[in-house]
Amino acid sequence: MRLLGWRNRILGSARFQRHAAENPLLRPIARRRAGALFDLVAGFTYSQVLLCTVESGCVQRLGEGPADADELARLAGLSPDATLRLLRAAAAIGIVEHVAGDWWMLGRHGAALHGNAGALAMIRHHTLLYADLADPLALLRADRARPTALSHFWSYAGRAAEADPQRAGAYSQLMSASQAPVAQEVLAAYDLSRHASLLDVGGGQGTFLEAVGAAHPALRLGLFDLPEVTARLEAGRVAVHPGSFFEDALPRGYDCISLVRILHDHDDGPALEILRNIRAALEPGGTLLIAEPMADTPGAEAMGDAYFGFYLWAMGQGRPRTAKEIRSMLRDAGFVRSRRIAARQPIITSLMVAVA
Ligand SMILES: C[S@@+](CC[C@H](N)C(=O)[O-])C[C@H]1O[C@@H](n2cnc3c(N)ncnc32)[C@H](O)[C@@H]1O
Repeated sequence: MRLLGWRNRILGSARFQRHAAENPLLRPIARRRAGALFDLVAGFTYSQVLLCTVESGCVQRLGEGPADADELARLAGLSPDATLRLLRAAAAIGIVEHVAGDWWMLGRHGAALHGNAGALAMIRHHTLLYADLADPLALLRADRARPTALSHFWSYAGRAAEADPQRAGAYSQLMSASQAPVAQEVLAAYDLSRHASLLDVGGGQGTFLEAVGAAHPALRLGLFDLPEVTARLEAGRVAVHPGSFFEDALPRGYDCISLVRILHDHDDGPALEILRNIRAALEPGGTLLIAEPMADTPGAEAMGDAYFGFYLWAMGQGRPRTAKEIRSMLRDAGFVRSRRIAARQPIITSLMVAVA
């Protein structure tokens, strides 16, 4: 602690900052640190620029090829001045690129985003999060006791959770749109062919199981979710089990159960209840596969505690957990062993395998 205090006094001193800026060896580091700090200060503005490029249709249009500023202005319903302000801002953060004259193309980030339906859906969805974060200190002070835009959207969240097919449809669609990269990560990291059957708990619209089924045609598949969600599913290869993991026993007879982006949605008590329910449904030796973004993930720390920490607080329940915290809960739920397995893109998901 004393060492950190000393470091912070040095970094905060105007004399040291002047010295770092003047010293040719320290200057590149000083510039990088100043840039990173500026990005923290300005991050909300960058996100709003990004939102404008998506909501106006510019990203989608430029995904089809170059366009001139007049066409983009018509599409966005903006004056020439406002369009130019937006395009230059978007170019500065890598969403678009100025090519020549009045012509624009996608930039590096824009090109990656254009084909990513899940990211585009999340950018639009974030308008709810930003509404809840308009006064972030008030949100913290409310201690999750007040309804929020996000608790309304996730109808199973918050104190007055009640069945609402329309809201369940909206969140299920968002989850389905952002599921493909998660399924890819899971399939690349864990070989499901060692199992005969898989039950996806909180499986939503079945998008994860669709990807699993395509990769493992012999696997018997089941999906468990709230009745208002499973009512939207069509009959097919997947056995559908409506119910609540807080009120109903999970179906038995599956040798593997998956929990994809579920556990972090729940506070510790309810999360432990879900794990105990799963443990009771598995025979000894059965497997639980947990896939979700985790806190304290090396290289993706901000995604865990800063993004998901605040997102889930605004939603009214849940928290991102470290792998160590999840392993400790698994032990408490009666699993005999667990291990984290490496994912290629931990910013999308981390993975944990537990044995009953
Ligand atoms: C964040 S979504 C994740 C959906 C899906 N696993 C995915 O990754 O796309 C959480 C899911 O848990 C389901 N869920 C919430 N509370 C539940 C409960 N008490 N019992 C069963 N499912 C529940 C929701 O309906 C929703 O489909």
